[in-house]
Amino acid sequence: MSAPLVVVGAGAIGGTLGAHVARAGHDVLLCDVDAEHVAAINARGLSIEGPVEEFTVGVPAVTPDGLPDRIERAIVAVKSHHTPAAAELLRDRLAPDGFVLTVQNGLTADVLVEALGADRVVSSFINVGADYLGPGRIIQGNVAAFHVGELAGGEITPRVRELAELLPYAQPTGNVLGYLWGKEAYGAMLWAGAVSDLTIAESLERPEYRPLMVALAREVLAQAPVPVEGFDGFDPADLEGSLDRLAAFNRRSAKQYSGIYRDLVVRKRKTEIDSMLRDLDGPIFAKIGELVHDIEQGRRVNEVANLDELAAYAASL
Ligand SMILES: NC(=O)C1=CN([C@@H]2O[C@H](COP(=O)(O)OP(=O)(O)OC[C@H]3O[C@@H](n4cnc5c(N)ncnc54)[C@H](OP(=O)(O)O)[C@@H]3O)[C@@H](O)[C@H]2O)C=CC1
Ligand SMILES: CC(C)(CO)C(=O)C(=O)O
Repeated sequence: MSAPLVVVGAGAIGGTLGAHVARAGHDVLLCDVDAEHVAAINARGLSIEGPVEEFTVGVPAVTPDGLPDRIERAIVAVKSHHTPAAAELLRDRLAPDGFVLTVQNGLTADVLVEALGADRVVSSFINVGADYLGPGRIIQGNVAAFHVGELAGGEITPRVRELAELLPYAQPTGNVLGYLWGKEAYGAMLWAGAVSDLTIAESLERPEYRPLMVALAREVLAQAPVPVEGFDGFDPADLEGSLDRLAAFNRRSAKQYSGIYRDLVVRKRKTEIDSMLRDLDGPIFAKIGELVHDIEQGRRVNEVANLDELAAYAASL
């Protein structure tokens, strides 16, 4: 690869991927709006911490004004409400035959497709449980599924094969949307738990929340337009069993709380709930949206009572 792989959004997931690719000897350029994070990376390197492996790698980082005029390959790893801004940065810089890989949760690739063109967007599903710890420091929670594929599905194209070779843990897939819908169902369950103060594992394994979690996953899966894929203990055909397996999986991860919980409680900032509400229908999911908005706007705090309310609501349907 001649030009650097540009990572737009060098936080938890973009930083993890960028660090691994740079350590393997490839040319990487990290880009982030957080000037303190960028300065720390340039001064001391980017550190990956946690149980998987710990290393620090020297990798150049810039704020958006330092991006080169021409980009051939980029990873988009910003929160979904920042996708329009990331697309704007890439629109005039992406080479005509260049492309971006989104590693975002959810179904937000259409924002990139609209800005950059359908043939310039590749998608993926990733579940490595990363978290931003502070300037220049990221924790990688586990080694888990990472599937890269064309949005249209089907054939494994040369660029998908190239990305799967370049990126840590990545496998090519002809059904990336099937994985993303699986993650939507899993994610919805995590987000249900995030309105409480329980860890991911606790909210998934408590017997009193099992009917809620199964009903919620069913609500999401019923909307999937493609066959849904399983991963890391999640099996769309066995939701009850999935709860035990996913709880065990999350107990082993260094990331004990979901991204939405971390945004609500630790980082006290906007969550991705609105993009998810754009993509997902259904009464239980809509109720999660209400609860998350209440917490974002200070009308509630994260506590088990919210999860009890959600479970009672699901039982009343
Ligand atoms: N963390 C994880 O384990 C996983 C995350 N994902 C998904 O990946 C996406 C990113 O999540 P995550 O890495 O956790 O989030 P982070 O907030 O840790 O990282 C995103 C980074 O992008 C920066 N940023 C925001 N706007 C721009 C912009 N216009 N240009 C460049 N950088 C920008 C943010 O800065 P600032 O903080 O100042 O806004 C932040 O540093 C989300 O869609 C998430 O759902 C998917 C799978 C796993
Ligand atoms: C499931 C998990 C923890 C890691 O993939 C995630 O995506 C999140 O932060 O919500």
